[in-house]
Amino acid sequence: MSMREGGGGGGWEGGSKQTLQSRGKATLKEVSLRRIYGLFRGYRVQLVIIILLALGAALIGLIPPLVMKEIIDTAIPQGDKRKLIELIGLMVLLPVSSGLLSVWQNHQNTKVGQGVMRDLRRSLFANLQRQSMSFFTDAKSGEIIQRLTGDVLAVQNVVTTLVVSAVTQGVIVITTIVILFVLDWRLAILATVILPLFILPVRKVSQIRKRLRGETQRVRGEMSSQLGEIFGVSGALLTRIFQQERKQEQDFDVLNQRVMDLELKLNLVGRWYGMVLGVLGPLGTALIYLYGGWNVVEGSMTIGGIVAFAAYLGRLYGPIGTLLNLQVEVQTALGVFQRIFEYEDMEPDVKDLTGAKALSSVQGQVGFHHVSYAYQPGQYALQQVTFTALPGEVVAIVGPSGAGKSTLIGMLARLYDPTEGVVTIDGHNAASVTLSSLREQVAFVTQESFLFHASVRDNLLFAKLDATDEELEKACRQAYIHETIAAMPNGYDTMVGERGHRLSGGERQRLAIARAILKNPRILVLDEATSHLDSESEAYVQTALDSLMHGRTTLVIAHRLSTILAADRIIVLEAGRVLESGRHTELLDQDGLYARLYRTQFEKVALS
Ligand SMILES: Nc1ncnc2c1ncn2[C@@H]1O[C@H](COP(=O)(O)OP(=O)(O)OP(=O)(O)O)[C@@H](O)[C@H]1O
Repeated sequence: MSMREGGGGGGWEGGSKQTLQSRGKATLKEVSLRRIYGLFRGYRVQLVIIILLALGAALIGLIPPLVMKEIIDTAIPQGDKRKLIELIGLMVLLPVSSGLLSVWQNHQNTKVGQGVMRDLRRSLFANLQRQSMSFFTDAKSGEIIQRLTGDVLAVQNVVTTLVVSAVTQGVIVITTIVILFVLDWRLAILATVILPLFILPVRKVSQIRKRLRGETQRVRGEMSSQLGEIFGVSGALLTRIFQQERKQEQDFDVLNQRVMDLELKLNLVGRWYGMVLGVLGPLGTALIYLYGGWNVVEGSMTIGGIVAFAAYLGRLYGPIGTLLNLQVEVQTALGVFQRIFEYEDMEPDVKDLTGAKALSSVQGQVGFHHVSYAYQPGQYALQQVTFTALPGEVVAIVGPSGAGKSTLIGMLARLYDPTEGVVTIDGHNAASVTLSSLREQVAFVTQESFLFHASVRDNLLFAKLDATDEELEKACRQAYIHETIAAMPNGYDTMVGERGHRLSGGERQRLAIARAILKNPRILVLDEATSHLDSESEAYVQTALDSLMHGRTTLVIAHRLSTILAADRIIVLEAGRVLESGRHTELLDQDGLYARLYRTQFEKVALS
């Protein structure tokens, strides 16, 4: 399959038009609450349990101030030691029981949060797997990872802050206010009058914090992108060759410092907010003691009454702050969901049409009929390309750099669909058969063969999961790589480094050829290496390729003289158009672009 073989080589960059369109559509889409609710649908029972537990803990929390009032107003003045001990026992038991409820509730919270996150990661992953290559050439890998991990992580917060806070803090605030009014309505009014003093700073602060948090997320995303590039094998290689370690350190320092500055700011704003609350809280309590104390002196209130009142008041300000923050939290959460849904909704620009049929028992005839392709509207990389390859034929594609060779071969596995025209396999329009059945029939061997950081065996099995050891060995022998693998320290279980950098270029290519042999497709797409392997290695690769091409239709971006000489047809591309086509001798006779290319490129190769 092309995706399996698709490497970091030159030309797999896909188009961006449809990806951008689908992204645009998703951004405009309202984040529907129904959809968010849908994510939690499977967890309704747990959510009800969470809410009940939270309510239980909140209600239990209301009792201690009343117990204090009883101790101060009844048990102590009456000298009732038994009652005193009972009430003290209650004071100890209550926090224990509400603590136990909280532990249970917390566990349920995490379970729901983690469950929703797992579901989201699964569905995002599945949708990313459906995307065509254009999406990956457009997107930064750091951003994809950030959405799959960072954004999804923020969902946990939605369960804890939104669902649980809204319910528990709401209940605490309402019940506390009712109790305050029951205890003493005049004091209750006094307490509510100073509430606006809290509301204003809380709103301001949470807006600033929201902005700072968004900025921090963005900078962190940038940082992970940068790290991924710099410490990827290719990035690391480039850095060392051009000796740009200092520059990269400086670039990294800029982002690193910004993360620090933002976190400091975020923390400082939080501290100021804490300080304001810290000052206002005692201020409220002081006012209550002033007014309440006055009433006690005048005999219209009991001491226990004021103590209980002040204790309730302490329980009021915190939850009100949280509730006020809720609006900002809701907005942040909606933003997070919007980003997640955007990825969930993204439609790949290459996909199965409704009613697409599977391609079965392919002979291997390939046809390009007036195929044009534009990465950007109006900018054609291919124009009106027409040719046919009969089953078993070898078609060589030659042309100067940027002529559209990679774009052309990519169409065969539908890495992108033609903007105009049709690609056919055995006469069937490739765009209207199922992608999986089409890709089943096509294998790619590219210049830069990608290998996963896994064992040689696992890399081979990627082409055919159920291949037996005998099949693997047979394919590797045919690709002239078995002896090399067998001589490795752990044979087929030897780990290859990321992108296969522990293997030589020729070995990597032969492993990729073995993979294509295992896949056993009818159609083969080759991008011959331009880099010069040493002649022994080159000879091995060539023999391996010959054995792979045998009996299959092959489209090859040719760089070797032997390939173009053996080709049944040579397609000469320039600026996206087929300029000439025919066999080697016919084209030489025409004395056009091919003859020029031959003299400058291939003849030289032949002589060297
Ligand atoms: N993802 C992309 N977005 C926009 N334009 C692209 C993209 N990929 C390729 N192109 C453009 O399309 C044209 C054809 O590119 P293509 O990679 O098919 O050429 P090529 O013949 O394979 O070149 P080379 O031999 O240098 O690999 C070039 O002009 C290139 O700049």
